Formats: sequence, C-alpha cells, structure tokens
Amino acid sequence: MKKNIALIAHDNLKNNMVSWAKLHQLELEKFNLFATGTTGKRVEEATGMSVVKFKSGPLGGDQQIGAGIAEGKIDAVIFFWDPLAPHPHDVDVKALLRIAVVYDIPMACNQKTADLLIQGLANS
Ligand SMILES: O=C(CO)COP(=O)(O)O
Repeated sequence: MKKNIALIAHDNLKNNMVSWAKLHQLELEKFNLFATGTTGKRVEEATGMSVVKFKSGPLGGDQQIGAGIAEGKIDAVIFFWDPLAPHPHDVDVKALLRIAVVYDIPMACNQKTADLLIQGLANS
C-alpha cells in the first residue's frame, strides 16, 4: 500500500518546495501526497501530481496534518518551515512539530534532510 506523505512550505520557501518536488517527482509519485492548501496547489500546478489539499496553514492546515498523524493517516512530513519570518499561526506550527515527534513520524525540516528522507522512503 502507498504511504502518505505531507508536504508543507512557508511562503518564503514555497519556490524551494516546488523545485524540490520537481527534482524528486519520480520518488514522490510512489506516495499519496497531502499538503497544506497553498503548498499543495503550487506543487500540483508545477508537477501535475495529484495532491490532497488541506486548509491553508494559517487557517488550520497544520492542525489537520497533525490530526492525520495522530490518527495514523500520515506516514512522513516534509516541512520547509521558515525560521526567519514570524507566523500568525506559530502555535499550530509548534504543535505539528511536536505531534510528529510524539508519534515518531519521519519529518524533514530542510532540503538536505528531505533529500535523504525521500530516498529512504522510496527505497523502503
Ligand atoms: O502556513 C503553512 C504551514 O505552517 C503553509 O500553509 P500554505 O501551504 O497554505 O501556505
């Protein structure tokens, strides 16, 4: 059965996420893709891959992905979060990072780690 991966990127890193998704499209196609709203739209438009889109991050998308983790429906997270910009939903971001650790979900928070994670998942 295909594993479920969540993709999330803050605004300053959305172009990086799109480039990363294009670079790793062959690997990503082995998974069901989920994403926060705007990230999912950008990845879908750029790659043509189908992405299940939750709400935008500030409107609860991070919380929806966190709930998916708690319910055992999300197997891994690629989250390009921006450490240099303030976010109105910072508490939601922190909650997502926390719940991914609580459930021992593989989570990459930068591109180099995402490179390693997607290769590992694609080969497992
Ligand atoms: O804010 C986000 C994650 O915290 C991302 O949300 P969007 O993908 O909707 O921009």
